[in-house]
Amino acid sequence: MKKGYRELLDEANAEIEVVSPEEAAGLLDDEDTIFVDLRDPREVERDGRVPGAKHVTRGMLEFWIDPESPYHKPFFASGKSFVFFCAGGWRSALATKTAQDMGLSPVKHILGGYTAWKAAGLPVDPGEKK
Ligand SMILES: O=S(=O)([O-])[S-]
Repeated sequence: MKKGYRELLDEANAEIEVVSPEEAAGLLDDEDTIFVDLRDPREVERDGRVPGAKHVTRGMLEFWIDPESPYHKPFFASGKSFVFFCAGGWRSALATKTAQDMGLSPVKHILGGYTAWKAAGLPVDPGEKK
């Protein structure tokens, strides 16, 4: 590997803002903060969701953020703050770095992701765990 996942994660985490699940939970009712769930649809269905979070597949992220893109989603141009998360904090680290590089600001991600969120007993809309 020219650059492995660990190096990519280290580089991303050195440049982005990381918050604990508890810190992020303090923003849940903040109307100026949008939570962005980057997990795959099957994970969301199975494991549940953070109430009010927008689901964005990582594959479409750049195209939803960029206002020039035909796939742009206006909530990304709302001027609000963004809290990204995935299941464990890896995908969200890379996605947050990409979003930040694109100019989305402010954006941060949740350390340990949805797994840590649930383990901390924070609010969830339950999934259909099979
Ligand atoms: O990307 S991940 O931390 O959810 S495996």
